Amino acid sequence: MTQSTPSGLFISFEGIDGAGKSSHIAAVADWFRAHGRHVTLTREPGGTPLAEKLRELLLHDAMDPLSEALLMFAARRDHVLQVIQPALARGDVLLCDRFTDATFAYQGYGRGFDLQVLRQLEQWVQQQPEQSSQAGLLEPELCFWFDLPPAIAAARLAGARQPDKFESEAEPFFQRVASGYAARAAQSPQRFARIDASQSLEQVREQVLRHCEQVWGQP
Ligand SMILES: Nc1ncnc2c1ncn2[C@@H]1O[C@H](COP(=O)(O)OP(=O)(O)O)[C@@H](O)[C@H]1O
Ligand SMILES: Cc1cn([C@H]2C[C@H](O)[C@@H](COP(=O)(O)OP(=O)(O)O)O2)c(=O)[nH]c1=O
Repeated sequence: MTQSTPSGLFISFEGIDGAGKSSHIAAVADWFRAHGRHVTLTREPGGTPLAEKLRELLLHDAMDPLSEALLMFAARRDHVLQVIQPALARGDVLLCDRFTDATFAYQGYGRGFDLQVLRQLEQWVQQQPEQSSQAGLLEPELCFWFDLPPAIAAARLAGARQPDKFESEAEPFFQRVASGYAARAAQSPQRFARIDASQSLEQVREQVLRHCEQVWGQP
């Protein structure tokens, strides 16, 4: 069950590396601020001092798939408790650069790690007490999914920045990650807004802001 506080709004941004999501989060933040909302901007892995330390390990150190999945969820647990739940309780719009859909796409589909184990970890980390007003699984109400063929993403990233551990993976890995996002979107179509990220920066921004207007623009 998707759950948020009555007024807090949890939105995530996803896609393969180089799809362009980071280029548009600030525009969404500005849109919500212009509509009178307080915005918390954060990211995964990361978002707290502890989770940022784990991010450094995750993005640069080789490790087996189980260690990678456990560290992702350890970072997420701290982030949920220290940042996400408090922001939603305040009624903020919480914009998160990646969340658990990335774990299913990268560790599950990309690495081939057991999806059932990921679902179990997701329950442990994101389940909210039944007796609380936010009972159910904490997850984004909406995920902006920047969908782009891996070959185009690789061309955009070439020379743009020093690749980390994930960005150094070859194209077949990103094909699997992309298929993971497509599968997640097919399973929960109401939670995903697919953005055609192959268009120009300006056209992609228009798609994203049009979606904001359609969903949250009405008084
Ligand atoms: N629509 C686009 N067209 C062309 N280049 C883009 C577009 N969107 C982003 N880029 C460029 O591609 C690179 C990756 O974008 P970025 O937003 O960092 O992706 P992500 O956060 O999804 O990894 C950057 O150099 C960015 O300027
Ligand atoms: C949140 C998350 C990220 N990742 C990976 C995807 C990205 O390659 C990397 C960091 O994400 P991101 O912050 O999007 O990288 P950048 O800012 O360099 O574009 O972590 C996972 O593999 N699993 C996860 O659960």
